[in-house]
Amino acid sequence: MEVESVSASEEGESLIEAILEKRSSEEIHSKIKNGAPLWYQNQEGISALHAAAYNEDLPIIKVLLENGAVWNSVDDLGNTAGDIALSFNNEDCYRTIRDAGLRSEFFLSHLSSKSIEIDAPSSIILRNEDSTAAGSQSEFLNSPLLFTKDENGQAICKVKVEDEEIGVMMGWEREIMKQTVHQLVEEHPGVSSLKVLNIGFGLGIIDGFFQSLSPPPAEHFIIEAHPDVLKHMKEQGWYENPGVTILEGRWQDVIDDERLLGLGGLDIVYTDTFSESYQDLKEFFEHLPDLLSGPNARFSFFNGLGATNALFYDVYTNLADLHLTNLGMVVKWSDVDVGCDDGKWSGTRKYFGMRLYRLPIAQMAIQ
Ligand SMILES: C[S@@+](CC[C@H](N)C(=O)[O-])C[C@H]1O[C@@H](n2cnc3c(N)ncnc32)[C@H](O)[C@@H]1O
Repeated sequence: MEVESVSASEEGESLIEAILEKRSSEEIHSKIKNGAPLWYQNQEGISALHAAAYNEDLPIIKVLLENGAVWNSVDDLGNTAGDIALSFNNEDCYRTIRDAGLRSEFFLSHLSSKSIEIDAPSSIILRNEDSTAAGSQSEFLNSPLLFTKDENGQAICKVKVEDEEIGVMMGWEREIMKQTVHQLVEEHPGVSSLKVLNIGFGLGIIDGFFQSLSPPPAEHFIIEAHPDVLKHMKEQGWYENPGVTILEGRWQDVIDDERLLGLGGLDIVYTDTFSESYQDLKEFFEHLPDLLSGPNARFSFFNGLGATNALFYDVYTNLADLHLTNLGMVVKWSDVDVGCDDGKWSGTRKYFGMRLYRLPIAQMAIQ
């Protein structure tokens, strides 16, 4: 066994070296054909795919991916091969790696929705090792939340995870929520009597924007699961707001509530939950054809998964687009500049590292 892993690491090193030294493609192909391990990462975390990305060598990138190279392995600096291609502005190399990731995640997500057991530790959407309140719903729903303001006066709702504080919702997302509402209602033919559903109250930012529309929605449903958020909503008088109905519980448990289904279709649906995975979001997408009133209805969601890494964010964004398209929807994407001021995290875990937030607006395609 030991002998085997020594030779695997020797072969892995030798392949990386051959790529970095730009040896002949025959030599590199022969090493791959002879079984050099493509998963191997050297002491700096560099894999053969990273090496090919450093060389901007598109043919070798393609051969590596076709032979099973891991598209999302991260080196010691936190970079994937895709990030390296992006840093060289090499669109072809970047897209080739991104599309391989997208195909792989799409396929794995399909298998997982069919409850087929798969062992794919390299999948970003299937990896669910986080059993803390940040990654486990039951843990989150049993953890106390703190509604407070940071030193800059920014409102925060946070949860403590072991020794770390994580923002469930933070005031800096206000611009995203504002732009989302703007695009959800802009020139909407039903704007004078909207039927709106929002999932996840958090700090109530998006619900506040919906309520300040003129006129406010005729029907405004909010689904919220966390007992501390529900208590906060009561204290703030949300239960008494005319036209507002609060459905207490997880969306998974209340999405079939008669009060919602009895409306005959919603004009606007938004979802932004916490401690849920991409698979949960995809499961929510599947309810949309039943929830939306028709082709004029609009849907958006907080597009934040994978947003600590440019490649992962791009893969998640495109994966969501593919899954919504498969449901017969068309998605328009626009960018919201959220800046890169690290002060906005106020000591909490940074969960969004991109300068540009990619805002989705989806509608059922007209048949
Ligand atoms: C990020 S916050 C939403 C922030 C909100 N968009 C705003 O503008 O303030 C997420 C909210 O979703 C709630 N939540 C998490 N999982 C949920 C679920 N499965 N069903 C309903 N609500 C959920 C959390 O308790 C939290 O209040």
